[in-house]
Amino acid sequence: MADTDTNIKRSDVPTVICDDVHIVYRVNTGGGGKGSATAALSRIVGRGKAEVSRGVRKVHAVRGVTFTAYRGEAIGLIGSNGSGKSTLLRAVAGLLPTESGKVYTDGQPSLLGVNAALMNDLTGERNVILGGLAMGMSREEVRSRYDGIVDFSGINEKGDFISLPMRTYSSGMGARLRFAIAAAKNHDVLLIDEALATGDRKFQIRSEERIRELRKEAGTVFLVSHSNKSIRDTCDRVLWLEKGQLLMDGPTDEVLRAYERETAR
Ligand SMILES: Nc1ncnc2c1ncn2[C@@H]1O[C@H](COP(=O)(O)OP(=O)(O)OP(=O)(O)O)[C@@H](O)[C@H]1O
Repeated sequence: MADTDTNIKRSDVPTVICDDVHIVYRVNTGGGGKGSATAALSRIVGRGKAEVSRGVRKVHAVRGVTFTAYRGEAIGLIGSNGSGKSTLLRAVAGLLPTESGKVYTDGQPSLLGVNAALMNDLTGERNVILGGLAMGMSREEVRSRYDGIVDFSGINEKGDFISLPMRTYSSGMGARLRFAIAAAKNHDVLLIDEALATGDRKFQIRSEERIRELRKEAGTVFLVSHSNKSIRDTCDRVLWLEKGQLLMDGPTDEVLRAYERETAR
């Protein structure tokens, strides 16, 4: 369906620039002082001495990634488990500092992850209102978009679930509501992490349609997904990460073909 996207023109206005971005996690391994069991073990096996003696392990998750995203683009992020996709997305959202290199963004990117913070003890209804306010909508905007959000989420298709606490929702229902709230607003840069994977096929089609609309409204959308189909249906450009490095950056078909050749081995 990439063809349907050709009428969405990408502009020449950059929205996200990553310039040689490195991201390193520091994990406290619990060991600490020289006398700790971890440090002793490390001395015995002779590995990671400098790191573990301080009780800290470094994980270099993103290694020198450089790209520019433009307004009107939908960009898929692909790669095997642990290749750095979510980490890169969180850095673009401003939630993780870079070790070196820079992330420049135009406007405030919004990260829509499957773990986006809605409150489980509150009803779906309250979460729509609070989520809308948290995204910067006015009370009036939330009120006028409320029905649209609930309809889009499909939460009430099988009964009055929106008035029940979110903890009673299935994981797919929760993900649908999160997507519906986030998609109610036009974002300069919308970052989606696997959110589509948990909805059923009908909801996926609806959300893919909304992603295309968001692009027309001049935003930039990033989508992390293990579903090559979702990426094909929504993105016109793909970044392929492996071991934290950008292996390929190009048109969806070209990159997915190379990726599928590699993963079929
Ligand atoms: N909070 C964290 N602390 C330490 N290391 C982390 C943390 N989050 C991720 N990592 C490590 O960073 C690397 C990249 O992880 P990331 O979650 O970005 O990969 P991913 O490509 O999104 O994987 P997946 O497809 O499995 O979701 C992995 O080696 C992972 O173990």
